[in-house]
Amino acid sequence: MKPQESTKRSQDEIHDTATPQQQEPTHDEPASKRQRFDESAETQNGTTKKSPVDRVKGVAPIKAEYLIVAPGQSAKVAVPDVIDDDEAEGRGTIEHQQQGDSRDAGKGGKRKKKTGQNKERTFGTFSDAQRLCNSVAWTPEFSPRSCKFGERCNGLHDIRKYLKEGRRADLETFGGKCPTLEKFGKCPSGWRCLFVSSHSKEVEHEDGRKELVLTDKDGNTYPDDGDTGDANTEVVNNVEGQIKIDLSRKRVQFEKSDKYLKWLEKDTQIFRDHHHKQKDGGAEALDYRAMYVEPPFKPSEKKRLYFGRETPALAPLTTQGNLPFRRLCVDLGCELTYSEMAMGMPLLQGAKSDWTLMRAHKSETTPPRFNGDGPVAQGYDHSKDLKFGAQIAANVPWVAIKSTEALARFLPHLRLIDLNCGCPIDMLYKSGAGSALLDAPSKLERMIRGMNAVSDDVPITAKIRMGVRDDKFTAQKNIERLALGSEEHRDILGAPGCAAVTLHGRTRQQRYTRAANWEYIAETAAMIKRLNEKTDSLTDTIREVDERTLPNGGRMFFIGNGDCYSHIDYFDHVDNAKVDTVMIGRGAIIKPWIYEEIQTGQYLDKSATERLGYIEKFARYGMEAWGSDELGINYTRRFLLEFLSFFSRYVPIGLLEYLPPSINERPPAYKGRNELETLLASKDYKDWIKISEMFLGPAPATFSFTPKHKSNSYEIEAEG
Ligand SMILES: Cc1cc2nc3c(=O)[nH]c(=O)nc-3n(C[C@H](O)[C@H](O)[C@H](O)COP(=O)(O)O)c2cc1C
Repeated sequence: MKPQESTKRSQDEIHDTATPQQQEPTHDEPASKRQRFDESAETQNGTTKKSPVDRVKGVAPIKAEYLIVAPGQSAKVAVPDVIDDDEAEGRGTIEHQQQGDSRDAGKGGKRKKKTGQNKERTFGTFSDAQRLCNSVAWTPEFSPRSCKFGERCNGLHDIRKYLKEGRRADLETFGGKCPTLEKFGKCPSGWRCLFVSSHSKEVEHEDGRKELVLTDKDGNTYPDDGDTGDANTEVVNNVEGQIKIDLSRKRVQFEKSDKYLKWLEKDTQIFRDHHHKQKDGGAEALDYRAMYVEPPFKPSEKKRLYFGRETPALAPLTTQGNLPFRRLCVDLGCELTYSEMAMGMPLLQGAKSDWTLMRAHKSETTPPRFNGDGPVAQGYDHSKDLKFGAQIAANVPWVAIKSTEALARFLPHLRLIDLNCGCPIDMLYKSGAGSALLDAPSKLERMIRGMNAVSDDVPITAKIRMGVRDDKFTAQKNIERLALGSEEHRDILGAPGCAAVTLHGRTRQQRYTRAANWEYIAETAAMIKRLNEKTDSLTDTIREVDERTLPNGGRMFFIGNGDCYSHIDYFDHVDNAKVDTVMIGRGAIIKPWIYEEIQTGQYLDKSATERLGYIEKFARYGMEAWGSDELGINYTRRFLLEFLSFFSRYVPIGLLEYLPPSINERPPAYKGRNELETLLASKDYKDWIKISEMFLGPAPATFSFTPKHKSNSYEIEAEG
């Protein structure tokens, strides 16, 4: 049986048998405990079971009682527009600045011109009305540090004035108690914290003077020297400011890359000459082997990787895959995480915004689950493995190679470095990066080979699409090349060193108009299996091959990606398409508990209250990562709204007529089982702001938000 046939059949079996129970959730206990949608469950509460062919393509099958229709009218469901999620994959300069650099905004830094995909998206400004000078921001009132700007400083130095006029009043959410203080014992935002009254007091000295001081969780004054210490000890991969300055001033030496690139330039020239002569068909064609020069050094031995049935992954997600969101997913059972895509060039220029993307939460530094269900490479050390990997994009080999050396050198917590070869957005594509690499196989091989040469023990992986155009799938050819190397190179240089490939089952051209092509992914998995066997036999014949330099001892892992929206999809892909694991993108943003469903092997009908609990968690994690001052809180708000733009797409399974739910189906207008559920389904960003205010207090008047997706609306036609 062809793999896809088995995939399809199992889906159909599920359509035939699965019918959600129709209990109204009470809020006494978590819905996840109450309801289990058993695939063999029979129709309940008198709902007539329809065959799957009754499903309207692209439309979520909402039970009639939840549809919003005028009294006495029946609902005719219009097929809603497809949401183009490729739009969301982009990252423009402004977005970029917001996340990292804008902490510096207002410090005299020049604002960059708005360019890029998201140039029309701005988020307003959110800073205090008057800036508090850093020299007093964490100190007791009478012991300021010296201000390096002296008379010229335009920040406030009077804490009382700042508290009264420089900022808005404390927030009342979280019972007025600073969530960061509760967590870490002290608050890194100091006087700027919007919950500062919960960690400050006025003390009276013997001479009668009254002084404002900051306090820790136990009410003790701290710190006398104005040093808050690094209160948040849970964030790793913080790269020292000096390193970024050195990078920006080109003071960092890339010895390995420089040597390698010199060799690469020579080798590329020899290879080109050989290639052109060969094309001309002359008998005097240069023999590349005879001209070939050994690279200056061999790649270092790499850490072995493992991807298995028990390690569902979170996809790299620009904007959405931020640290607080990844942390939430890890809490819920996600085993492998990726940074948002960082750009190679800005990394080399020391840009804060891109280095910030490499920060990870300590929960991402623990080993992923490991049952050894999948094939385990010899030498895999589970105790040293971790969840977090970095993703970069680059358009030319030298940028990919140097930025890899920088990441491997400056980041202590990296599972792997993944090269983005799938990003569809014009800005990257036209520069030759992202999915453009799929049509430049020779360049792609040089990039991966070079990255592997300079990455020390950090494995290199690639994430690709099926191809650029719909009429030409190039993924399999590219994978073959990544596994073995070009014909000319493979038997003298060995394999390029790509430890794993992730395939998103779409082309660049396709956007999100059709479902991901799991048939092609399954075919590719079978091809990789054959390649791994071939690598094994090549290893025996390659001249002087250093076994230690082969990633995973010569085994390339294969991760499938596209449209995974439930444990049913997940296990179907692992068992039938035979991928090592599945990477989940939108499914995780829409329902982060998909990982819990995979772990428990059952549908979880989360109540609205439970879902609100995840929003609260995100808000807490956001404040911990970005601060509880005006800037940090509104960063958190902005990224929470980005999260809600997907989270609101979730249709509670208790409202569905049939299972499994599909990520490609959109609901007609519906109401939830209670007001909160209805609110959480709203596509109006003003409602998202309302939800954010439950935890982050009122949004400042200057705050604005434009959803990435132009339209989230859907229609319903009422017929009399
Ligand atoms: C909001 C958003 C941001 C994305 N950002 C990236 C990215 O930075 N790097 C990348 O390789 N893919 C990115 N992708 C693509 C996803 O990683 C994934 O390949 C795609 O969403 C298909 O998986 P899914 O069907 O599970 O969502 C992004 C997708 C979305 C929706």
